[in-house]
Amino acid sequence: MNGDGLTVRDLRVTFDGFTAVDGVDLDILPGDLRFLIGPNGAGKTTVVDAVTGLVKATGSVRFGGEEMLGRPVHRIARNGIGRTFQTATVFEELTVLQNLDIAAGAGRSALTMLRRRRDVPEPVVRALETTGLTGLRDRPAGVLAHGQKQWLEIGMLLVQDVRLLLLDEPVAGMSHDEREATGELLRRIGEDRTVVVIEHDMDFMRSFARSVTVLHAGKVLKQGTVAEVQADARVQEVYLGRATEPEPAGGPEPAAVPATVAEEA
Ligand SMILES: Nc1ncnc2c1ncn2[C@@H]1O[C@H](COP(=O)(O)OP(=O)(O)OP(=O)(O)O)[C@@H](O)[C@H]1O
Repeated sequence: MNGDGLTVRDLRVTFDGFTAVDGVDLDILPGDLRFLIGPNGAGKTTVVDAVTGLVKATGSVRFGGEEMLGRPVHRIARNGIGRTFQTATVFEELTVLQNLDIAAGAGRSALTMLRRRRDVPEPVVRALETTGLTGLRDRPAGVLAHGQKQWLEIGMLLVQDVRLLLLDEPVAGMSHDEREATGELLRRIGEDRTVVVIEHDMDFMRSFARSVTVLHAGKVLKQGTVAEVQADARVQEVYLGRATEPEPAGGPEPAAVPATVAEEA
């Protein structure tokens, strides 16, 4: 296993007296591809917000042997933790290459980065190859397909040498082919980095997760392999309980977890 692991202990986040994250423990081994699943409002995004310093939290978040909690956002990022949001945040007017260059370009002048470059830095070349965007490097990011924008955003983390990637619903709104390509991309990235994926898409989770954490009402309900999580009675209950609730766009089939368990039983 490569990369750095993430160890979270007794993580708690409250918003005006409401406890959104209620004593979460996570052990994510180096090189893991961990899926964080759970019903709407379970606290998934808030856990990632706490790990990346966007919300105040108590407890402990250790990465690469160091405590992250209490550090400002930019220092956590400098320690090799990067994230994407549900909506891709690329510079639409700039080319793919310029987006990657800017992400990689701490210390270089804006003019240098915006100039069409003959010698593309090695990390940018690697990120273009890894994300499959080499052929699109001179296109404005704004014309990319939805999936390609997500891949560019992941590429922007790769050029920053992020060792822990936290991805918030990376395949939401993607076509079937884009989902498959994204799963393969996560596998490639996971060869030398640790990846955590928040996801509602249960088919995607089943295909690509190495391990799974199920959150419910701010707590860890179950942690284990896909098979272990699917076989857990409490997990089935939580998903059956939401079978009548509306799903977000691109979300899973209601009761997707128990349906599979039933097939296997
Ligand atoms: N800034 C905030 N202020 C107040 N409450 C918040 C804030 N952010 C999140 N919450 C609440 O905390 C709970 C957990 O939200 P969170 O977004 O982490 O859930 P989630 O599991 O990511 O849900 P989803 O799958 O819908 O994105 C929800 O009840 C939400 O309304």
